[in-house]
Amino acid sequence: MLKIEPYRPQDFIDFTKAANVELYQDALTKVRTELLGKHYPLIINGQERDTAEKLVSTNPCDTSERVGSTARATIQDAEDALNGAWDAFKTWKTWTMDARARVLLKAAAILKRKRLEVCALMTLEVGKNYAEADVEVAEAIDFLEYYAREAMKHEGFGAAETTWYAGEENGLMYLPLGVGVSISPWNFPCAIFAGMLAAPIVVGNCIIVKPAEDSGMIAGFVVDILREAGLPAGVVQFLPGVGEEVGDYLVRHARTRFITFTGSRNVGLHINEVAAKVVPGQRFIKRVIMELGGKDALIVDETADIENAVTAAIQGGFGFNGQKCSAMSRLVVVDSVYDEVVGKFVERVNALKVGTGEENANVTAVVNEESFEKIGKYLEIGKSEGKLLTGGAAPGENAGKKGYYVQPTVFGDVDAGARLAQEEIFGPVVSVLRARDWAHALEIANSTEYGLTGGVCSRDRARLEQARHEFEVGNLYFNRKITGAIVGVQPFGGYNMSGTDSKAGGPEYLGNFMQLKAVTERY
Ligand SMILES: NC(=O)c1ccc[n+]([C@@H]2O[C@H](COP(=O)([O-])OP(=O)(O)OC[C@H]3O[C@@H](n4cnc5c(N)ncnc54)[C@H](O)[C@@H]3O)[C@@H](O)[C@H]2O)c1
Ligand SMILES: N[C@@H](CCC=O)C(=O)O
Repeated sequence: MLKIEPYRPQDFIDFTKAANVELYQDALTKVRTELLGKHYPLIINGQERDTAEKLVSTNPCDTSERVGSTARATIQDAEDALNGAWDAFKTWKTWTMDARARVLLKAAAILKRKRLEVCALMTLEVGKNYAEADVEVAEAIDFLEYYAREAMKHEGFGAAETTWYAGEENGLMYLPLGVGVSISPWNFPCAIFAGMLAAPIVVGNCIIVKPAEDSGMIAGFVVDILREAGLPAGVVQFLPGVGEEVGDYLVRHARTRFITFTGSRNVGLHINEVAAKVVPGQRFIKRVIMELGGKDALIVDETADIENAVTAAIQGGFGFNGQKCSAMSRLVVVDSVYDEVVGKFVERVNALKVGTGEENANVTAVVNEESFEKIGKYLEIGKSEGKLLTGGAAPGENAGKKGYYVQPTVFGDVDAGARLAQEEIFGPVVSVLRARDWAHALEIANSTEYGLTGGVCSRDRARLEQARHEFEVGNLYFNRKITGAIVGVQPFGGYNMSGTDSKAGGPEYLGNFMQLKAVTERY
């Protein structure tokens, strides 16, 4: 095991300091000068490969601006990537955990040096403001550092357990699975993309990475860092493409050993169903790791620190425009403090600055036209399901804007069974629900099919202890926002329809990508 300092999460950059704002703006200038319009080809077996068709990245905050492009993989490219990865696996699986960990540690060091550059690219490609981008790149660095250290705990024979019994030596070994595919979302295009490849490869697997169509450039940037860090050819096959095409092809393929997917509920359930079907030539049960959507609730009871609760609601509800699986899309308030909480909350929502990521606005444009239209439909649904307290401008009312801007919106007195309280909207839209009392609030919070994040603002210790056991979410927070899990501190993942609870950034996560072998020798 390498002698390195213990894992510690990255600190975040403080953008209340003018000097840091200036550094970020310098990075934006650098990215505009050096990366704007860049094209990222496929990387298969270490070789660049271009395609006839391309996937274009557009700035959501200014849709007239083309940020860059990636190749658009074909089925043949996917087939070549899969075969090449299995070839690379023959050697990569023989590397020690330490040796593989060094690649991740080197990549983390490079990413640290390029931190603001990646942030600036993220601002342009998906519209994140400074803090949201920086927190995410910090998380990507953390994933690399954390998984490198965790992997080294699983080295060699007996790493899991060695016992002597009846004159026999018995040991457990951790082994990689083989070749998998990682299909990732656009909303954490650096951290989740990096984490979903780093964990499988550091324990000896090879992987085909299929980033989201809206964030291929950032993915290409990360893959370039891995190559600079010395990752051998074929261990990571970079395959930007259309999910329904090459993603689907690889999910169904007989030689795909595992699938790690992060994305929407419906796509995830489809993949889970298709992956379960055994196809000719398949000799294993595909392992599927899923992290899906959420409809996350923050409860505020009558004992809460109201100012703190409102701050938690603003941060959790509108961070990155609510485009987080962890976002607080439901605010559940006990009746006796409902008017006070909602009044303060709406006041704070109205103070949110709407603008571009470059302007470092609180709320920027949502990622693409499809999302923009989908949210617009929910705004109309909301007007019949609740009381519009602020925002709610239909997309047409934002005409003349350069990007996909949705006004921060709050609907009050939404019924727990309403579509607005059950379905993931994935935008700057919060539903406020009125609870009779604490017990009713907890019942409401648990009333969706999801189980990702949740929170309670209360000073009643007994209630917090009850929530610890009865609030059905994978990540539960008390008296703070319900987003922003830190790698190695708050392992992230939910259950029910939010996923298979893989707990990214936790000590159990690498286990998703390994299998155990028991070996016994009689002396
Ligand atoms: N639980 C988590 O940790 C987590 C984290 C981030 C995002 N998410 C969820 O992801 C969603 C937003 O991301 P998105 O819009 O990229 O999700 P999405 O499901 O639309 O796409 C995710 C990925 O799946 C691919 N894909 C789409 N259809 C496919 C198919 N038929 N076969 C194979 N691949 C296919 C896409 O190309 C993309 O790479 C939200 O629902 C959010 O809650 C969850
Ligand atoms: N891990 C992130 C959410 C990722 C999903 O979009 C958080 O904890 O806020």
